[in-house]
Amino acid sequence: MAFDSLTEKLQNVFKSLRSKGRLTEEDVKAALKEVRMALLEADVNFKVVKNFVKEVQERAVGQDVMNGLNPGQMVIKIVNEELVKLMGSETTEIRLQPGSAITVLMMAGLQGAGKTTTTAKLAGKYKLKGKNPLLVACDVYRPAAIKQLQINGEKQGVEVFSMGEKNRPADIAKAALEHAKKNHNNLVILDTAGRLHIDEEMMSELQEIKEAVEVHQTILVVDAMTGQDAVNVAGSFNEKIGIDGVIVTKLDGDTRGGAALSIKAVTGCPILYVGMGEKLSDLEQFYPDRMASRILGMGDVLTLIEKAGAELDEDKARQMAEKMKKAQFDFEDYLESMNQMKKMGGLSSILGMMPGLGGLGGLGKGKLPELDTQENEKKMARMEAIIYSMTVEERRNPDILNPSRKHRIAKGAGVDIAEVNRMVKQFNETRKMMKKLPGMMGGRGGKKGRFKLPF
Ligand SMILES: Nc1nc2c(ncn2[C@@H]2O[C@H](COP(=O)(O)OP(=O)(O)OP(=O)(O)O)[C@@H](O)[C@H]2O)c(=O)[nH]1
Repeated sequence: MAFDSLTEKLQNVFKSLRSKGRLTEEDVKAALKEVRMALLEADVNFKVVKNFVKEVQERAVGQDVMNGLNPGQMVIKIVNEELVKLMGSETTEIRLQPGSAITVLMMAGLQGAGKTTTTAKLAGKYKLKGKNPLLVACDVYRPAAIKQLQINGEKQGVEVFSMGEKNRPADIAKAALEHAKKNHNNLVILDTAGRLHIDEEMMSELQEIKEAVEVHQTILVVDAMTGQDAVNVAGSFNEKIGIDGVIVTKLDGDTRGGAALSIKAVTGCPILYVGMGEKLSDLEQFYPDRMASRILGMGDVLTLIEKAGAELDEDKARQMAEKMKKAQFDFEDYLESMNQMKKMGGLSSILGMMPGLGGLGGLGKGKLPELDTQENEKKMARMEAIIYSMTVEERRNPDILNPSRKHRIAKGAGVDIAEVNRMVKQFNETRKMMKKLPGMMGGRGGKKGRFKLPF
């Protein structure tokens, strides 16, 4: 998976910062040297790396440490923000024509980059959004490409327009547009022919198409596995025909991820989507902030810190964190934590921000079991009822609950006895687990005891 090695290296850098109480300029420099190495090894463009490190260094040294974050966390915060900036800050959408007007997208790219597959993937996405796409086979050099588009179009339930191999791509595009007008297609996606390398013929063919029909967005497809070549290809295409955005394919197979990190900075063109597999559903919108979180391997933990600081009763949070660390918390604390959780927007909102659990958009797919928020909120309400049916002593020490008390509690809470048993069992298991876990939260890091980063 992309960025795995970068993530690991960055986490090691941050771990070494954790042990420092205060950071000197030298500490920051040494850490950033490691960050620089890690980015270069991830195949990020060297100029991009140089600027990135310079920016982080200037900010890290010059800036006051924010209340509630220790200096190490501050560096992480800055690296995170700079990574987001590097990848374009905002999510860029493909710009569609307003209303029912036809939007024409032209897909470009080298042979094998994944153009034909991505064209069909995109069509599927926009069909789901209510568009009526028409795919156009403009690759007249490779009969297999036409067939491939037809097969994929069929899989997506999207019409494919083809005129075989005997016509010029520009004429095919023109005819396709006429067809789209008659058939009420409001999104026309032109799948053009790639070449092994950038050549004049390919570029003039794309130009001809642009002259023949009004292309609203030109989208370049590049293969992440080709690393810096992908960045150079994007630069050349942009220079020669002008591109509005890039789709980076095969990010699932690229362990380094340098292209995704460099493209925006080098070419000025935003990444629109990333291909994460061969299946037609494996196309994901590109979110710079989520990608940065993914690279740092910490979910939206900084958001969590900010949210925790703003919303929680900090003294209570500190006491709770201490108790959790020592695995001394009981059902009374459980009640308290449920109240705090409600203040912070509920369970799923918090889990979604925890590293490794969520906040990663599609990229975190598979890591977080689907959260059924409503179901969870209902479960929490039942748990609350069970705890309120216990005496204070029982809440403090659930081990004293005997079967007859559990029956009475179940009756009082209006739930099944099995639910009480399950809850007590889970509670004990959680307590055991907390004993083993390194403290996720703690009193360090701020005078009022905010949540602490897990490193
Ligand atoms: N793992 C993975 N494979 C992909 C992805 N996107 C495309 N592929 C595969 O890459 C190969 C090439 O894709 P095509 O769509 O044929 O490439 P193309 O750019 O249309 O190639 P030409 O028609 O020769 O210009 C195919 O085997 C695709 O299944 C992706 O995101 N991840």
